[in-house]
Amino acid sequence: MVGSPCVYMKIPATDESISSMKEVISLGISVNATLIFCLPKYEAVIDAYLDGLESCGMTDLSKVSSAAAFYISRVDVTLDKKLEQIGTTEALDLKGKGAVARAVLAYQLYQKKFSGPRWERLENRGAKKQRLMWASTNVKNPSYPDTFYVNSLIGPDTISTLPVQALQAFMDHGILSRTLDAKVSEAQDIYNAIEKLGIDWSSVGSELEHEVLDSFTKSFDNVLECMQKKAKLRDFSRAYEPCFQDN
Ligand SMILES: O=C(CO)[C@@H](O)[C@H](O)[C@H](O)[C@H](O)COP(=O)(O)O
Repeated sequence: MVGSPCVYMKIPATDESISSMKEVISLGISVNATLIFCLPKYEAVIDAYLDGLESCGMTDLSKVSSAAAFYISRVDVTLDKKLEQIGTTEALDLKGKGAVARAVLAYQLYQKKFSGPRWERLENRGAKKQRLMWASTNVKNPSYPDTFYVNSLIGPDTISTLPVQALQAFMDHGILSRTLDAKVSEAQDIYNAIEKLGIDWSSVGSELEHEVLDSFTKSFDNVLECMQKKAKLRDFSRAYEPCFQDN
């Protein structure tokens, strides 16, 4: 199963597991690097992918893939609270701008890291770029347009994970246009302005990493518990029913 080209091993981008990403990639197993909330962590994820490919013994690297899940809306939820606490006009003007600005800069980093001699050597062995994947694209603040994050993050070779509401909103009134690299210097200004107000991007990242890791752990434990119950009852007639429903 793990050897199937369609299966990705999902590994959270915590400090402890970045080295596992490299190891798994070097074994030729595809990886979904998840829970990425800040740019330094994203760069470490890309490096783990490149290191893994470089130490992979396969002659054809095209069989290995990876996606890097960069979280969006949750970042604005956390940043907006901090900006409100600061409360100045400048801080309030930056509300709802940080998550997209940081994602725009992530795409610039992606383009930089997946070009140049190091990347070209891997590409000659068939390697595929690790695609940026937007996660958490559902708008969490009802005062923002419901297509806000999806509309703002459209660019080549990216993946957007669309929850049903975001998908329906986009199909109804989304705007399909390349936005992701349309305003890079504006994004850099927003990123710097937030930092200048004393908000540390890396601390915001670790705060969110712990919060979401905790919720993922709970969901995983629930699935395991449910599977154990099913196995105990030998209730395989209903084995197709999802484990996250209360059976
Ligand atoms: O885990 C990944 C990708 O690795 C996400 O795509 C994930 O499925 C969901 O998008 C997020 O967990 C949803 O995030 P949120 O709306 O709860 O903030």
